[in-house]
Amino acid sequence: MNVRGPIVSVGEARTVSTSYGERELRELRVRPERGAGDPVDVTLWGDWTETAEHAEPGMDLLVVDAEEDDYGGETGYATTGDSWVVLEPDFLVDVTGIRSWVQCPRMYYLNKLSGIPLNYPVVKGTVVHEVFGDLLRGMDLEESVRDRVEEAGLELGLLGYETAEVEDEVRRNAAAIEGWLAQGTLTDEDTWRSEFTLLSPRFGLKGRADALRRGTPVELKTGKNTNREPRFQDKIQAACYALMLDERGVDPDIGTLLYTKNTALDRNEASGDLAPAKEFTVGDGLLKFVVRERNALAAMEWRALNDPGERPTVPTGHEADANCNYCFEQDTCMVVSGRLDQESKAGQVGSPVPEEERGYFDRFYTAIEEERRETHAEYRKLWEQSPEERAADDRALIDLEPVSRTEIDDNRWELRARKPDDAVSKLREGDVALASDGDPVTGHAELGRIRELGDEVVVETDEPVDLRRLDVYPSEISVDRMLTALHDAVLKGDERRKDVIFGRREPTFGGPSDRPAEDSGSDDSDVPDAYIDNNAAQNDAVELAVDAEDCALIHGPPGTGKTYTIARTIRALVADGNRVLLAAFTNRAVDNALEALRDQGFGDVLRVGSETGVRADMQDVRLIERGDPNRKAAELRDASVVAATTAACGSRVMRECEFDVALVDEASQLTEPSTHAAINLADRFVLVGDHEQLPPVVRAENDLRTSLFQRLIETYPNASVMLDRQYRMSQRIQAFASAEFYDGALRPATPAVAGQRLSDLGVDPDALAPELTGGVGFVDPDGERDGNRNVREAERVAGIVDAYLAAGVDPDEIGVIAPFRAQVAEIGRRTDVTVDTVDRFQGSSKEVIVVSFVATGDLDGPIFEDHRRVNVALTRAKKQLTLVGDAAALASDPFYGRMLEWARR
Ligand SMILES: Nc1ncnc2c1ncn2[C@@H]1O[C@H](COP(=O)(O)OP(=O)(O)OP(=O)(O)O)[C@@H](O)[C@H]1O
Repeated sequence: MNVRGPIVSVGEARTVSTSYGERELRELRVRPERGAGDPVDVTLWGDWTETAEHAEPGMDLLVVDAEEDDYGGETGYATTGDSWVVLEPDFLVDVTGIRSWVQCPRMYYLNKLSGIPLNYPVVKGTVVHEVFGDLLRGMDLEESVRDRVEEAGLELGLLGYETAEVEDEVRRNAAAIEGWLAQGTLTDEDTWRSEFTLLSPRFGLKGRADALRRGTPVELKTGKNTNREPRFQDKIQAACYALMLDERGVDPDIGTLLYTKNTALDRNEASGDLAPAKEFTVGDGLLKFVVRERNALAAMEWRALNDPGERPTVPTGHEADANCNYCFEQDTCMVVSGRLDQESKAGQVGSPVPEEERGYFDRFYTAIEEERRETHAEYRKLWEQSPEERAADDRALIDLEPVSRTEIDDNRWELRARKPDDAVSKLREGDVALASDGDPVTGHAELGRIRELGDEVVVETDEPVDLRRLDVYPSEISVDRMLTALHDAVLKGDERRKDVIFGRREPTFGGPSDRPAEDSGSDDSDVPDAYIDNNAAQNDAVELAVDAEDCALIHGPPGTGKTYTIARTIRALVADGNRVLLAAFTNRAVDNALEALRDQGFGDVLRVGSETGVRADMQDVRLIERGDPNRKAAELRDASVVAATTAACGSRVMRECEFDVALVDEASQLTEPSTHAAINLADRFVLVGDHEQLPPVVRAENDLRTSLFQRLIETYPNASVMLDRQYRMSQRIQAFASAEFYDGALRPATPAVAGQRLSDLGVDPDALAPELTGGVGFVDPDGERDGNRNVREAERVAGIVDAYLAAGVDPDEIGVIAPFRAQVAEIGRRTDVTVDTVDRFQGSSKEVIVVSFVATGDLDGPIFEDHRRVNVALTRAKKQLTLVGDAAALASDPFYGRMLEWARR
């Protein structure tokens, strides 16, 4: 049986004599049934006592296959020869993490901090892995090598490599794979799978195996190994996959490591075993060792968040008996230790960064690790929730009916499936999701990108799957990138920028005399007096950004021309000879800014992003990574404006780029570390946002919830300009938001904006009920909230939409906003116009907006606590805003009470 629950206390190690001789044991007191049961003693025997050394009260313990032992009348449990002991099983460790942890725990930590940098071994390794996959799928070697090297063109170019030399090296590496595949040890019955995504609820592991052959793991290493045995850390990696396969009921008794560089070695010079493929027996002892190491890692991570020490626990390297002198990471290790004043086995070099920076690093390190836990909780839902629960939670599309599986270019597969009529979810086109045959954990699952989400679901994957279910895949990439950005900001950050960020110096601005005329070379009469001549605040914003010697903050309430101002600013910066990075939280904002630039006649831009992420009309300026290395690298290096999401700014390619100015839109929606990812790349930065609208989207309640934009604008109001003229809403609509959120400073930009009304759309207002006209109206449908939906209200909202349609409003010009996805679905079933949550509406607008509040009785729930969300909902409409809700519930709160009064006026 299995015992699982929080540890109450940890006993001392003891040695007792048994019929098997002297044996070590350690008793833990645990609350079984995940804490619901009365405490029981659990005895860990033998090697598992090592795990007990890491255990602390409060940690979660799982003992698989424990036996009951009645001792002194009290029921207890003990490990047997078949048992597994797992600490903190909910903490999901990546297999590559275990591998580096086993080499040296500090190496695991350092890898986490610095991410995967762009270097030749990494790029070559990726190419060889791709070729490996191609060969398994039956592709011709030459064709695959050429194709995959071309695909890596940009990265190779940035590293200064030429196609021919890389092809040559990859070819020699691939020969090992080909030779091995042809060896005859493989027959037609060998079932092969490449890139297999594995998740382990039991052992708290996740990862992607390079390949499985007859159910046993095969790992590819692009290095050499002339010993007969695989390297220890490589075995560990294969053993992790074996463990996860074991959990699925497969019993992999061997593991294979394929050292592709072995075939590239010169036989005369090298001695030893040059065979690339090295098999090893996956014994029970090795598997248990892997679990114990994972336990040590998970315990360290637990302590990082739960130890009340002054600083988060990080590995020092003393945990391992590795020899620092032989370590490739020694220098990095010593620098990190020195700069952050951390204890480490390798020692420290350099002087520590100032105390406030170390404090900042520690605080955000903890916050990011907390966010990682929340991400793990999302993974857990993959197995803790039933398919129906997941679907109801909008996290999965289930009951899909496979239609076809077609092999497309690049050896990828296009999977099509029919979707049940009313199925809705958080998934969006362009998202990476987990496509599975029905069970993403124990069944066959592949990561793929969603191409279409209509009546048919279309997903692209590396391997074919019977597409029966599609799940949100909670990637850790944003957490990983936040950590890397934090590391880069504090340890490698420019001192000038850090002075401002850490509050040591006010940002400075050059005077107008420092500003070169925009169109130098022409005579004075051609030089514009102003960047923007019809909007003083916008003009001030451009000047501020151009004059900034450190940073400028542009505060843009709804519809105030942020995008327009951004485009004008970029043009001015480029005219002054700057190379500019344009970044934003969403792809949509990046593309909108590019569109505004185009509208203003500026087209010299390069868009970095995936094909699915970038809007169709911007594909022509998208950077294609495939191609001739030199040309590709030059494209990126020479572009005067490079545009990408802040997430992409953390990629290994973008981390190699340098800019004069980074201009970041939607900065109020970014965490501090995510903002660093963009501004780390430039000398100066301009942040554009509105901290009165949506805050950063994070799961954990911590410092990540406040954006750098907000912190800086509060610290340095003099470095900011607020755009105060809005081009969207009628006077009547904007009044409430202006008074509540912008001290009454927000005004319509022109009389035409102020005076716009429904009748401008050719609609006869008399054909509509009075509460649906007049700019702002309120309707109480007398509904009842049931969970996160209110059916009666949904019906009423759909009725209101129909009334607007009947009166002649274009369906594209009506939007419905509801606070919960359940209500969005409820309304969506009854109408064809766009219905979505506030978060999805930020940054867009419609002529007519209907808002459904859902709540009846009291206003509980986070939606109602954060007034910034309401600000967004109330500022999307241009001509008519109709609020639908329970008047009594709304009136019970002063803020909503004022809103009601305004709407009913
Ligand atoms: N100075 C200006 N003169 C004329 N039109 C302007 C000016 N500034 C902005 N506009 C127009 O106002 C509209 C809204 O501008 P924009 O899209 O830049 O707003 P935004 O602040 O980015 O909106 P959001 O709140 O959705 O982010 C656009 O149609 C834009 O062309």
